[in-house]
Amino acid sequence: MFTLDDLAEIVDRRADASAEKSYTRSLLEKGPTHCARKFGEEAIELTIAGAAGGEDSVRAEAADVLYHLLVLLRSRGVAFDSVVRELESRTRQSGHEEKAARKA
Ligand SMILES: N=c1c2ncn([C@@H]3O[C@H](COP(=O)(O)OP(=O)(O)OP(=O)(O)O)[C@@H](O)[C@H]3O)c2ncn1[C@@H]1O[C@H](COP(=O)(O)O)[C@@H](O)[C@H]1O
Repeated sequence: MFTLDDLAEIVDRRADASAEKSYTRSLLEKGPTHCARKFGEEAIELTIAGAAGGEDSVRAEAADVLYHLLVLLRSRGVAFDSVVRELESRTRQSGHEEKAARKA
């Protein structure tokens, strides 16, 4: 089964390709600010689809968001693995418990 780990590996590999051949490389060459802006645009498109779009558009926009998230992480040198580990550490308590602990 294809996973986000597989896509993160593709993004890592394409970082070394030429910008003419690779859209990923062309984004990375423009730097973190550009990658962050692209991620934000895709997030807004998903927000709109999520609120009022059909199932197909939610699926397509979610895929764009995940791809652009991986490119943004790569542009900032943040390993996708480390984000997964951060999520794993949060499985020890529920979101409600975490929020209550912050307020205490
Ligand atoms: N999953 C994706 C993926 N999802 C979305 N996109 C691109 O993200 C862009 C988002 O849509 P926009 O309408 O904002 O695009 P745009 O206006 O053409 O973008 P800009 O010119 O503004 O940058 C589109 O160009 C999509 O093709 C992706 N591009 C690449 N991948 C994966 O990355 C791999 C490597 O791609 P290359 O780096 O191009 O070889 C591919 O084989 C795919 O697996």
